[in-house]
Amino acid sequence: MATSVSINRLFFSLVTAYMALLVAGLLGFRWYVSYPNEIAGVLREQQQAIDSLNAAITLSQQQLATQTRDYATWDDTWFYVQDRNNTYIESNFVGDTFDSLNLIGAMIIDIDAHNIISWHYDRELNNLTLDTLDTDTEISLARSKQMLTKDVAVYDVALLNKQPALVSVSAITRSDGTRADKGWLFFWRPIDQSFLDNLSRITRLEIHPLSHAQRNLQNIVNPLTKIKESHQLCMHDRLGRPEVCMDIRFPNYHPPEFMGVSTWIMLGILAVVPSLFFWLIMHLLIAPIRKATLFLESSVRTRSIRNLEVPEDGLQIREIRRLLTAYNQLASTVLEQKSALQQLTRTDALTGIANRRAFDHALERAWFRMNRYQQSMALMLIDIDHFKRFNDSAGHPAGDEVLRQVAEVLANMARRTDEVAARFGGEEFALIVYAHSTLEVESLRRNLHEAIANLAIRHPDSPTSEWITVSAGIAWIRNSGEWLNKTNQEDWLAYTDMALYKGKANGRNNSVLTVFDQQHPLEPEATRQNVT
Ligand SMILES: Nc1nc2c(ncn2[C@@H]2O[C@H](COP(=O)(O)OP(=O)(O)OP(=O)(O)O)[C@@H](O)[C@H]2O)c(=O)[nH]1
Repeated sequence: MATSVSINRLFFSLVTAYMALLVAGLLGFRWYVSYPNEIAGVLREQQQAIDSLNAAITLSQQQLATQTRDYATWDDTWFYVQDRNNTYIESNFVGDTFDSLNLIGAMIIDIDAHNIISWHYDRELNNLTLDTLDTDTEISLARSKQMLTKDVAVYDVALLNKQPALVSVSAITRSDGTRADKGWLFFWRPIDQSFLDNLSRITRLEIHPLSHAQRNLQNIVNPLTKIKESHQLCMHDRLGRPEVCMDIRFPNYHPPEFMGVSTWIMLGILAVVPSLFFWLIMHLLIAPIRKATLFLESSVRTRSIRNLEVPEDGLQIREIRRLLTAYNQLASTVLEQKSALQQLTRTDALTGIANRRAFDHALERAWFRMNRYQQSMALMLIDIDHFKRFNDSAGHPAGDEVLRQVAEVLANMARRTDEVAARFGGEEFALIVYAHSTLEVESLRRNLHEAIANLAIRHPDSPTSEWITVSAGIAWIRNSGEWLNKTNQEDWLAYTDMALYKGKANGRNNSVLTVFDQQHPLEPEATRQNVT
């Protein structure tokens, strides 16, 4: 069995399903593709920053190592260790040297690791002192001995006088490498605020030193596995102990939001666009169809054919407009056909005037109108005299022509829209006309006979006249009113017929007028008696 669904409901369901799919698709895409991509992008940026930070630290260490190696392979240094000539020390290891190399400490040891000379430089006070290495430094020194090698400068992170520093050590040898190692040269570069500021400038990261107490934070995991607002990075010594730790922050850190503004905007668009689409379809398609359907249903109920309203302005669906217009054209055609059919069913085919059926309706309407507006009206029945004889003598076609001409005469007498001339049957006609006065009704009667006479149709076999004549019965109701309440149009017709009968009886070619008014009312009883 076929099931029907309203277009409204169908469309609503489709739009809802579409929206649900789109929202699910958007959230799925966000969850599986775009959001992980955004996270990966931020992670990549953070990783690059951390990489450049590590590179900058390594660069500082390599730079210090290079400087250490430059001094350690300087012949003057080699000769100093061999001869212990202090002139070299006094002229080269001065405050300016420490300033330009950005050092806070230096040390020379012999090949047996005995301290030959060491310096400590206080840069703020511009104070260079000899033999000031403290216990920590000695410890770090001892540790650093483990990394002594013959051919490269190596570096480490160590505390010098409790201050964190990069330390680099290189073997003291001749510049051409021809002579054996004489000892080892150590340089310390401070890891201080200016060092961190320099790293910040290079990497554009915010870097803050961490105290020992803060070093319980999780150290940076490299490569990064998840984005964080800040990381902790420690510089370790050769034994793997964190000597210097710093807190690293990413300026303008904005972690991607799963449901950010753009996602909400997308969702909003996804919700608004189909709603707008739904509204447009409702407004342009469904509403006109529904309106037309209601109109047609009401037409079916009232059994009337009317034109649908086709809007002139505004945006419309062309197909709907064509449908409405086509329906209206069809309705017009049906109405025309209906009117033609009505015309046919009400018209006498021979004479073209109203037929008996139309007359009956007209009489009913005239009775009603007359009573409602208290008018005066005359009902006439007209019969052609000796028409049988005419037919028999002149022929049936000639008889038809007579009927047509008499009908035309009567039609000319019924000029007003609510006056009617009709063929009552055979050679008998009826006329319903207004007549407001005796004069007027008399004039009607006279005009009828004159007009028929004016036709001047010869009757070849009439015993009463050589011309076609008519007899008529007239029932004139003067000033209708309540006095008519007990009667109806049938009584009116019966009295008219009676008058016609009298007219015939009077020898034909004459008409009998009966006047009804308040003083001489229609009597239903009398009508029946007289008619029978
Ligand atoms: N030609 C023609 N004759 C018709 C038509 N309808 C009826 N008639 C004729 O009209 C005649 C009516 O005759 P009757 O009813 O006897 O009346 P009459 O001859 O007119 O005599 P009175 O009315 O008494 O004067 C009949 O001969 C019908 O055949 C029609 O459509 N065409």
